Amino acid sequence: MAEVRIGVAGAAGRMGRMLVAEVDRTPGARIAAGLERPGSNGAGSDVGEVAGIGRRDVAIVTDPASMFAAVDVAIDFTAPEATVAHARLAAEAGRGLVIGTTGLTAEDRAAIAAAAAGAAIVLAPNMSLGVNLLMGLVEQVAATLDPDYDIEIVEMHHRHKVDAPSGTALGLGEAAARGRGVQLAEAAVRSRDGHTGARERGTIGFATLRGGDVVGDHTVVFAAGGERLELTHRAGSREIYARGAVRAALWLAGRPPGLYDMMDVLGLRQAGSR
Ligand SMILES: NC(=O)C1=CN([C@@H]2O[C@H](COP(=O)(O)OP(=O)(O)OC[C@H]3O[C@@H](n4cnc5c(N)ncnc54)[C@H](OP(=O)(O)O)[C@@H]3O)[C@@H](O)[C@H]2O)C=CC1
Ligand SMILES: O=C(O)C1=N[C@H](C(=O)O)C[C@H](O)C1
Repeated sequence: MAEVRIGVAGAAGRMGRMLVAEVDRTPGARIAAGLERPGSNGAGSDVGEVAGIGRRDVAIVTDPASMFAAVDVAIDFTAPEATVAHARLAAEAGRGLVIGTTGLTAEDRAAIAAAAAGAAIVLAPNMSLGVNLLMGLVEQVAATLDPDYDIEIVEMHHRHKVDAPSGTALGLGEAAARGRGVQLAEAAVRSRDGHTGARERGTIGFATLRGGDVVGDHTVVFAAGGERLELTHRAGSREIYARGAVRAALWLAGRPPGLYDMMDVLGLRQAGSR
């Protein structure tokens, strides 16, 4: 089978550089394009040189349409506004798209879902196997325990992260809410400050920590009178996200249009759950 030609949007970013290196070492995949915005550090440079793996004779372009023209599937870890624009272009070009960008609004997600009518898109706030397994466990525990068990989600990331709570924390909140049979938008308490009053039964709380070079830690706490259950994932390297994203890109090649997630890619979806 021919190699899948993969493009990386945000090729000079923390994840972009990891992704280029991961594509390059993955059998069946070939790095075919990089994208940055005009004026960005990496624009015009060679993707391989920017990723620290040596020259690959593939330039980082600044025109997203030309990236899509050169690839079968693009991987996008950029910023919400760019990601929504790229999803529309993927639909116009009929190319696959793997989206790792977080901090998306409900409107952004709706725009991506609309684009998925014309393109096969994988959208997931966390591409690692461990976190996706954790999501399934959290849903199962939340379905088992009654609302006397208070659910709190704690996350910590590096000092450069711009969105909060993390996309993964919100995804874990969605999993907990699904398990409980409630809507996260109604149950979520995304921050606390000042005289908040006592905790309301059935709510799902979030706490955000930022500092240093922490790659990504997430803990879901189920706390009741007399006991506390804590489920934790700690990322030691961004490689786990890059590996998952490239796996998703290969999985997408040749798939029909639609909106998929990592549960689909990893074969973890339970019948009836989403
Ligand atoms: N789903 C997952 O598994 C993971 C998701 N993420 C998410 O991925 C995103 C990126 O994270 P990270 O790599 O740390 O961030 P960085 O800021 O290091 O990288 C983002 C890159 O995208 C570029 N970019 C921004 N806008 C555009 C545009 N319009 N066209 C092309 N390139 C653009 C940025 O350029 P410039 O600097 O010029 O703005 C930058 O080089 C975040 O939302 C993060 O939460 C991160 C890790 C794992
Ligand atoms: O910005 C990051 O670094 C990460 N972002 C994702 C998120 O918001 O959940 C995934 C991972 O935790 C790293």
